[in-house]
Amino acid sequence: MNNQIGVIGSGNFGTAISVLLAHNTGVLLYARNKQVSETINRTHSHMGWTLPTRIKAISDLEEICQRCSVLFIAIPSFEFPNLARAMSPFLTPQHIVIHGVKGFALRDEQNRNYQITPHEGFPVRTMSEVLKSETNVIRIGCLSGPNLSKELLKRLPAASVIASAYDEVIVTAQNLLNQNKFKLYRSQHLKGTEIAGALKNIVAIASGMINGQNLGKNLESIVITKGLREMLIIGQSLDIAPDAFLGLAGIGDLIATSTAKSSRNYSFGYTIGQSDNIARALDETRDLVEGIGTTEIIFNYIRKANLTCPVIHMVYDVIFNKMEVQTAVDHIYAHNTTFDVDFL
Ligand SMILES: NC(=O)C1=CN([C@@H]2O[C@H](COP(=O)(O)OP(=O)(O)OC[C@H]3O[C@@H](n4cnc5c(N)ncnc54)[C@H](OP(=O)(O)O)[C@@H]3O)[C@@H](O)[C@H]2O)C=CC1
Ligand SMILES: O=C(CO)COP(=O)(O)O
Repeated sequence: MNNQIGVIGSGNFGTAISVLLAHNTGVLLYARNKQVSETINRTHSHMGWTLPTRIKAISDLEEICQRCSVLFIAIPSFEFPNLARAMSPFLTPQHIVIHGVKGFALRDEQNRNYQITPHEGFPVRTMSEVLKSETNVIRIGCLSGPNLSKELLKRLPAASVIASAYDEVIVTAQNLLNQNKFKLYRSQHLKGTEIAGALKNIVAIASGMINGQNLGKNLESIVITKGLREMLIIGQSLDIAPDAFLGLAGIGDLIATSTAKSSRNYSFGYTIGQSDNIARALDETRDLVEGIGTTEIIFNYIRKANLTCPVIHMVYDVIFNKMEVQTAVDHIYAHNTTFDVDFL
């Protein structure tokens, strides 16, 4: 192995991580499409961004695993189990693997209907759980925070969280990524950090819907605040400490994605809000919107777990029951108001 750091996934976030890493180290960036890696190496640019020459692209999964003992992964959650299985023969307990994925993988991948039997509990695996079950990697981490990739690629100031049960993972990530205007905070709450990153996408869709309909800043604030409450009570139901939800990877990322037009989850919700035409919004979306699958999974979970989550209910009804946004907003007003803060 050499001292290059591997990044798997050459989309928006993988490219942004590569550029941040290249400030401190050489980077091997894996693009599964050979033409893409050849173009990156020839032009030193990708998706319209000029890349530092310290980034070399590669399309051989075995080679990147052999050459890099530290690997970052940034691909869509629904592809993650396939990738983990493909990497498995090339990974060893010496590797450190850090993912930046904000979504879930179904426990039973055949069960695309997300049907959950009453005693099944949480129906999904986080990406660290996928890595643990599909590979023999031990030292696993999650990088999560308010990290809109376009802002990172423009080198605007940002910060993030590295969560892991292993100090080596945290220190390695901090040494590799810390730089002027980008800092990593540490967390021991790996699963909580992963869950917070996935759940905030649902709230970002809700906030986009509210703004697309011009329903005002008051309602936007209610949706974001009550959305955070729903993230926390889902966490509580899974015995997850609130810490992960209250820091940068929770409320920090929630603010970024629920207010930024450059968030794909927010802008998906915004498009729906503007047209109230879910079929068209789904049809027109070319970008990855992790929150759609997460909404379907989590809605089924909160129903079975008997949790009251009006914001998630609202998003579910608009996307999956084709309800108009104005009508779905009623979920937020359908409950007797009790204590404002009922979750701490
Ligand atoms: N963009 C952002 O601002 C941030 C995104 N994230 C999270 O990072 C994850 C990835 O998002 P993002 O980079 O934006 O998504 P993009 O859609 O921009 O890119 C996804 C990349 O993953 C690649 N890919 C898909 N499947 C595989 C596979 N099996 N093996 C190897 N490569 C694969 C795609 O390759 P191909 O082009 O060949 O299809 C593509 O390059 C998501 O979970 C997202 O929530 C986290 C923080 C910020
Ligand atoms: O998680 C993100 C920024 O932190 C990216 O959000 P989107 O996937 O909605 O673009």
